[in-house]
Amino acid sequence: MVGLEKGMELFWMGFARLQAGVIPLIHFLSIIVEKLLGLGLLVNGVLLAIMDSKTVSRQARLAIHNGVLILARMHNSESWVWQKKNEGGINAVKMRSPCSMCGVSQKDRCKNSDVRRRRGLKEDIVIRVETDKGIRVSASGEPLPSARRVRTALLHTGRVVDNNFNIAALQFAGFSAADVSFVDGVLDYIFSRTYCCEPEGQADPRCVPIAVPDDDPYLRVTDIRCLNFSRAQTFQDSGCIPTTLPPEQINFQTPTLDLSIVYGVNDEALALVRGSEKGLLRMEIRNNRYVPPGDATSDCSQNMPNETVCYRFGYSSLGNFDLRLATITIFFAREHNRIAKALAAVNPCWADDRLFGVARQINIATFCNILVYELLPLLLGYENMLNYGLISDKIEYTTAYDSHAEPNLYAEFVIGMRYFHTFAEGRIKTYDAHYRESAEYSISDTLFRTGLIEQNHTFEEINRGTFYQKSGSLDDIVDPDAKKFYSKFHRANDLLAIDIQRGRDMGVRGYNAYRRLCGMKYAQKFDDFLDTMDVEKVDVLKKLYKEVDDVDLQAGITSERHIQGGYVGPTLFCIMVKQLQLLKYGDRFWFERGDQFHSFTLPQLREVRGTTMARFACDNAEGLDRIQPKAFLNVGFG
Ligand code: HEM
Repeated sequence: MVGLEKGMELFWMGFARLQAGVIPLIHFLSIIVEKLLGLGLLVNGVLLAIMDSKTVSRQARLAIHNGVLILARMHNSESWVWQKKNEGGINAVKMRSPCSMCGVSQKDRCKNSDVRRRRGLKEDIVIRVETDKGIRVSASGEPLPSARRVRTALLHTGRVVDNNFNIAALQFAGFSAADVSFVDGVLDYIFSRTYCCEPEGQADPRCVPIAVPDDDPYLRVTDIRCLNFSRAQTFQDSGCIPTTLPPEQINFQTPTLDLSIVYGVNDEALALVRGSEKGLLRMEIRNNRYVPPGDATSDCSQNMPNETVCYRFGYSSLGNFDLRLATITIFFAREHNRIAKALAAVNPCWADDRLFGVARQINIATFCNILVYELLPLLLGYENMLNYGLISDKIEYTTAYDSHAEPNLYAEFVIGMRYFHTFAEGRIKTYDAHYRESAEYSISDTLFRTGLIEQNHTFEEINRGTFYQKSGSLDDIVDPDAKKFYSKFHRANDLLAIDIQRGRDMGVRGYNAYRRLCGMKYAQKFDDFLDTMDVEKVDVLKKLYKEVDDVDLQAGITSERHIQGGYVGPTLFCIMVKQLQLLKYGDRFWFERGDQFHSFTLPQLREVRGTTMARFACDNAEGLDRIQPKAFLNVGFG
């Protein structure tokens, strides 16, 4: 890289951080001096991601699983190459010990067990929780504090609605995250490994239940001392990869923003939803509504007897997860057909395949545009996104593309994005045509129950709520109904504790390691966290963890102050930027690319850039006859 480019890159990188209030001026200048003199490796920034992605490709591989699905391996940030050699620090792969799968005896595995006695039910049963079954442990080798203790100390249960964002914002964020990430086996502890708190769970290497401390602020008055939890499935578990290699989780989703919940991840899935002519997806009219076939019955396990519909999507088991994920997926299916019909009208000679392909291309471009140009600037800050090359303020083709970069997903992204669980609002409110509240459902009671949507006027009433009801606030308070998801299967559940435990399961490094990777100060003592956290949070972390390096990534992310102009802290911002850069610059089909056979012309790109959530909703959501132009924001004066 020539000096000027390097200097500019560093300038923008540092400028962006200054904007975000992430590093003090002196640190910014020291980075510039150090880098221009060539004394160190680059830290972060727009162009770096492209260099970095070459290393990324080393990691990215594909594998066939179950003979059907093409699965992507998860990235881990060990490929974030700018970490200096010999710098030591925490290595995720080492912590993700493969020993739970390579013949280590049960006795050895449980050597560091944190043994707790479950009170109440059967006094004589000793439950081992957080055993050393390969999940991340502390720097000293001891188990980390209970994920439940960390959660209750740092995040509180309650309802604080957000004055800016509505449900559409949180749901579109969730839809987009699900488009790229669905890790195999994450819900096993709900459906199949329900016994991890029972004695039989001790023999299952994937059982790593979460201890509930005796002084738990909420559960101490109960006899519940253990929350069921099991590890995600890895390639090693499924026998695809030798167990001598570090475990890597399996992502069922394609790691590109490509509406795979609508179209599926492979040809078999697509064949189930694609119509046979005019480039259309299969849709039906039921009760005057234009909807996908409702025959994916096995994916709606919570439907009531009178609720017979379960939507056939490209990825039905994901699209039917909750009511609004399903409605957004239906909107995109309708949008596909709307576009295909418009294309057919102006191109009467186009065959089915061409109509389908172009409609899909425009639909995906619309999705990406609404995500990166409308929603994310609200969440991350418009200027911040510009500075990191994620968006452009002109209608122009994106330049940098690394043909060696294989799009893939960072494990840290999958973990870090769970901060958005605090965005969740656990009540689903519905509104009649006069915007009077007509009903309220609990999100935890309506998961995998999308048969409810077509009952009476529920579809219309949910849609009004999507754009009218306020979301939860992105903070350290989590909605009780979202937290206790699937409570009917377990006596207690805690989504945010699970998020922390999942980080340990997936072997992501501690928060401090990511501070360094993201160009912040590598903390030597807890008070060094004060540059990104308030003193109250640092005090809590001091009490929870022995060493600064022990602090879980998720614990750090939820403790950080938001960056200027955004609603996430600097570490999650950094992780999201890294991932979004890879999704954009590693995707040959990215809608802003101009040098491909299939690229949009600039006038076409201008049209795509003009798409908005408001227009999209008016075209595809029933029950709306007006909408605020900034459809992710709450209705307000002006
Ligand atoms: C609306 C209420 C929501 C509920 C009930 C919910 C529930 C869940 C559950 C049960 C998991 C799996 C947990 C595990 O075992 O590891 C999960 C994972 C996840 N959630 Fe949510 N979620 C919600 C909203 C959101 C939103 C708004 C986002 C936005 C980004 C989001 C992002 C994620 C991500 C990235 C994962 C990891 C997925 C994976 O493992 O591949 N969720 N969520």
